Amino acid sequence: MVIVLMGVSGSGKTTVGKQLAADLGWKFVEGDDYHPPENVAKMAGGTPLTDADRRPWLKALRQRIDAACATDENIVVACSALKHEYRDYLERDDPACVRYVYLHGSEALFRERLESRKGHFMGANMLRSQLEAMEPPVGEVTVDAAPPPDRIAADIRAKLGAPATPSAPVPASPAGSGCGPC
Ligand SMILES: Nc1ncnc2c1ncn2[C@@H]1O[C@H](COP(=O)(O)OP(=O)(O)OP(=O)(O)O)[C@@H](O)[C@H]1O
Ligand SMILES: O=C(O)[C@H](O)[C@@H](O)[C@H](O)[C@H](O)CO
Repeated sequence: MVIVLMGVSGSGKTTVGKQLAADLGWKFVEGDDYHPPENVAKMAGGTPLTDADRRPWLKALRQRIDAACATDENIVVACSALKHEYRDYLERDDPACVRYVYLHGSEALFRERLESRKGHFMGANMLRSQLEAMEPPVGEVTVDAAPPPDRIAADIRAKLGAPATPSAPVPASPAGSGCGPC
């Protein structure tokens, strides 16, 4: 299964994604690592990406998602996935394998976070363009991005019905049923 934590810059995708992945015992995948260097340079220079800029990034991320789905790997992905068409594209090969979780919050909160974040290429000057591009998902899990990361991760687990602990025992099947954990 693939959980994609989505939202604008500063919503906490990386912070909450790492916490959620640790809680679940899943691998965390940082979507920013899939940007070509020219995209990072553009964002660092204060220019928002275009749809065309995002195409190679989304293609690379989709390949990572497809690989996880094909091998039953459980991963948490941090990816802004701002537009409906990006989300459709990312899950197209196996929609049942992918769940989106939207980190929702106020512009003031995200701005404050970005202004105090150190050592990241994305500045607070990009937040407005992110909010303008954002097309909120319909029918996907939405969580409040304001509480501490561990509380948000717990909220996500509760809303997705995901296992509470990484080592939750698989129920034993009656001897001879031949059914394993089903
Ligand atoms: N729930 C939270 N409570 C307090 N601080 C948070 C929370 N979530 C994130 N932060 C802080 O806000 C800043 C932005 O968080 P983070 O980098 O995780 O956001 P992001 O959505 O991944 O941003 P980007 O898209 O720019 O990579 C970081 O400095 C982080 O420590
Ligand atoms: O689609 C986009 O505009 C970009 O992917 C951004 O969302 C950044 O990757 C991220 O927010 C910075 O860390």
